[in-house]
Amino acid sequence: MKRHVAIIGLGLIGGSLGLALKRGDQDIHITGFDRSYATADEAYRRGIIDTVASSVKSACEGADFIIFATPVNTTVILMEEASGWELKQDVIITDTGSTKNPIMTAASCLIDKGYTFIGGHPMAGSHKSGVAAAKGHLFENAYYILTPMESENVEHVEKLTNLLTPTKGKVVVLDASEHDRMTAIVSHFPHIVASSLVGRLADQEEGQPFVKKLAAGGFRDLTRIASADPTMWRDITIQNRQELLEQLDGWLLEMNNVREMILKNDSDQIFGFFDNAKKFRDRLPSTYEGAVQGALYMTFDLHIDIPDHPGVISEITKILALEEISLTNIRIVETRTDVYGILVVSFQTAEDRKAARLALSKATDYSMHIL
Ligand SMILES: NC(=O)C1=CN([C@@H]2O[C@H](COP(=O)(O)OP(=O)(O)OC[C@H]3O[C@@H](n4cnc5c(N)ncnc54)[C@H](O)[C@@H]3O)[C@@H](O)[C@H]2O)C=CC1
Ligand SMILES: O=C(O)C(=O)Cc1ccc(O)cc1
Repeated sequence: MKRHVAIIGLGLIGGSLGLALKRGDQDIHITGFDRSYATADEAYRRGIIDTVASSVKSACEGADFIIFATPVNTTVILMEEASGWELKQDVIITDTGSTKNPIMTAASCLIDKGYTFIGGHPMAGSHKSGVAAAKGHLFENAYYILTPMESENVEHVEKLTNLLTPTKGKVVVLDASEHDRMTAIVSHFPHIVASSLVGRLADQEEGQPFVKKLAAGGFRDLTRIASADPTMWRDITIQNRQELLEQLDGWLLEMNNVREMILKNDSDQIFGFFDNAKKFRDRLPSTYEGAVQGALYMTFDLHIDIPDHPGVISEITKILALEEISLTNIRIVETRTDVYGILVVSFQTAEDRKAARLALSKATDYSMHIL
């Protein structure tokens, strides 16, 4: 039986969901709407959606599933509007927002009308936004969190889980408050720290313009997420305000402790600070070999110790091309005469990275690392 799916917001997440749902063998018709006609048109041309709707309302009426993939403050407004429309009585409405408590509260207007709303959050994404960055494999091996109302019928959760099967995400059911606390820790607060670090660099650039040139390697890696869409992060910060204030209080205490530690100049304590962090981080699940990816572990990087001589990069890309392994990015972290440079090659999936490592280990004796 054909299922009609409406996707509202055809950017990175809505576009990637459209592509992912179409990969399965289910008979699905996707109607899309985006406030930007150019985006909806591109989604149609790329085969992400089957029909471009002329309004949110016309996309939603007649749909068996409605997915809101808009910035979270917009989703709240659109859900309130949707509660006034004549939707299919057995429709399942969901969203993809990075926050869940305010969305679940706003969904009560849909519940009051007898509609089913199940909160959703695919824990995968990128600092890039927009339909151009959409990829069908974005959610593979990532947690896909669902936050049904406590009273929700399990059959509805199963129906939605079934629709999401082609995403190859790992569906996990969580309570909305629990979700907002955990995402504040691993995603929302780190984002604020990344943006603050960039802000500190900008503030101190004046009078020492060269400092920007030194901000390569670690600084760039640590602050990659600060390049994400400010509208999206403004909305997330406003919606998860309470949890973020708690994280911030903890961070201020932590920074005070760090300050004390440095003032005391106690080398054992300083060592312990870095050693504890290293040990804990080294035990975090990685994306390697099928582990489930977390929100902050999105790129499948392979670090290769290469000698600093001309032609080495083309040697590597040639080996990968012969094996038909596509890479998404390639960069040199450090390269100086007479020492090994570190080449970082990024792949779309853990499988591509594994295949690349195998091919390169057969063809070269360069050592390789996954951090
Ligand atoms: N970017 C990421 O890495 C992740 C984002 N999310 C969540 O998914 C949602 C979408 O995020 P992205 O796809 O990254 O954003 P995006 O900016 O790539 O896409 C959002 C789309 O919504 C459209 N839009 C905005 N207002 C609209 C309206 N009133 N009616 C119709 N369309 C409208 C925009 O034109 C845009 O195409 C957000 O709620 C975000 O919190 C969830 C997981 C990861
Ligand atoms: O780019 C990254 O590493 C991210 O952390 C992407 C991301 C952004 C928002 C989410 O709610 C989930 C994932």
